[in-house]
Amino acid sequence: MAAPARAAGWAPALRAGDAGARDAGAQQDGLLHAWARVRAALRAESGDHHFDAWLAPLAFLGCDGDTVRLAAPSAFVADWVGGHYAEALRHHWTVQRPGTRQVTLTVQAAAAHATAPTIAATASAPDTASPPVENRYTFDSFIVGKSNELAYNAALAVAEPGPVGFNPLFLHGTTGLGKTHLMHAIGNALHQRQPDARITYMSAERFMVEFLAALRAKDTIAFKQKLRAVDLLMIDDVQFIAGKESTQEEFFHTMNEIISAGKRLVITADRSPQNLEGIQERILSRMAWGLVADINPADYELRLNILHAKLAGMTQNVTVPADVIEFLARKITANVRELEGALNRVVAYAGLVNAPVTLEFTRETLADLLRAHEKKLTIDEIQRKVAEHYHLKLSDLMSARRAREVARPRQVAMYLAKKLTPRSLPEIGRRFGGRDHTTVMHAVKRIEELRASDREIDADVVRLTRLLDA
Ligand SMILES: Nc1ncnc2c1ncn2[C@@H]1O[C@H](COP(=O)(O)OP(=O)(O)OP(=O)(O)O)[C@@H](O)[C@H]1O
Repeated sequence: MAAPARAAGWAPALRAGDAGARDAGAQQDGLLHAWARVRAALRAESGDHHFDAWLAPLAFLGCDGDTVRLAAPSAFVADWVGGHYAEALRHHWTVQRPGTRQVTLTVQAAAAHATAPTIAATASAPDTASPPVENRYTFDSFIVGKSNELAYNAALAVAEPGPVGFNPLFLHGTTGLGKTHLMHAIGNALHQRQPDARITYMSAERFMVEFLAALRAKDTIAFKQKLRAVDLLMIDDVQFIAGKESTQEEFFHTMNEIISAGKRLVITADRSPQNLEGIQERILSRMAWGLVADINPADYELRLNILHAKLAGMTQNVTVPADVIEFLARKITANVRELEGALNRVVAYAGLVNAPVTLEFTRETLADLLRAHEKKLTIDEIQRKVAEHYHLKLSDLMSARRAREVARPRQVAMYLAKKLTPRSLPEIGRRFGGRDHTTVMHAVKRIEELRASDREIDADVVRLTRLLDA
């Protein structure tokens, strides 16, 4: 079977490089359907967010006897999946294919093996000795703005060879703002500069799981040695060990050993050390000794720059006009992962249905996402903005006057009220001086026609929509 391409987050279930699979026989078809069902069950169980981040990139390689073979695009993903989903994967495969005893996870070399960093994947993946470079997560592909420049510069410094002026680096910020990206960028850059550097990335949860397993097996020495023999240790999501006393004990000693040996330590969390509850004071103060850098939500300019960069890196041949990029940057504000996902979805869908990407198309494609972000736009606001735009009095819009200079803006306002609010036609009619719903219907139809034939009206509608931030 052909080596699977890395599946993007939005890729349909059986999409990932399945040229070989399409040609294969019925048995292979059955396995691919089983894989699709496993994926569906995992998505339902873990939620879209986690599924898209970690499970969607997995590719199905095949089955050998009682073993199902999967591939992850990077050691990062393999580690995370190994730590969080190994049991769920085995369970769902056993349901779909009762003879299954184990599921193995290989890091699939997508490109140049020669430059692969030895980022130690701590998943029980059999073939992670030589993982590929994770192309996406580098300093070059990280777009810098005011909200993340401290974190970015600090991360760059950690990746420099020689002594670092601070240790550890503690990165914090809410979900999807680039903490993992920066960690991976450090790993990649350090490897470039110092190919023999030993680099370990681990989620705090994985740290706990491995530590407890070592405790049970009465073999904590090997665990300690493995972690302390690295040049760079990166621990993700440290908030996870809150309240876990014995794990914190071990974590504290690991931190101390790494720092006093002059090795690099990078820690991330979803909040600052002073807001981390349930973490021992001595760990918090150790963390605060180093550099604490926050990543804040990206501002509009940074969101625009990120979208342009993501677009430039896409392989699909789809044109995304500037007004769509601006619309996405205005609408999706809290989380870069979601912003990127929205762009991916629009581009993927346009390619699938062979349609040009327009604002209208984008709104439709992202309707569910946009609803979640919607601020409640009122008919009052629309009327105010339209009156202002056409230099009319608000009362003119409500009046019975039929002169074109009043009637047309009124129709535009009704049209916008229908398109941008969930209000019904009768309700909109009532709010425009007690008009009938058929009047509103006519207005909507008329403006739709005019938008196609009259550039000035169309530009008015676009401008007003933007002013209304809708
Ligand atoms: N400044 C940026 N430039 C380019 N891409 C970014 C930037 N910030 C975030 N991203 C992208 O957003 C996505 C989410 O980032 P990442 O996984 O690093 O977030 P995180 O902060 O680690 O989130 P979580 O806490 O949920 O793990 C990634 O695809 C990443 O490449």
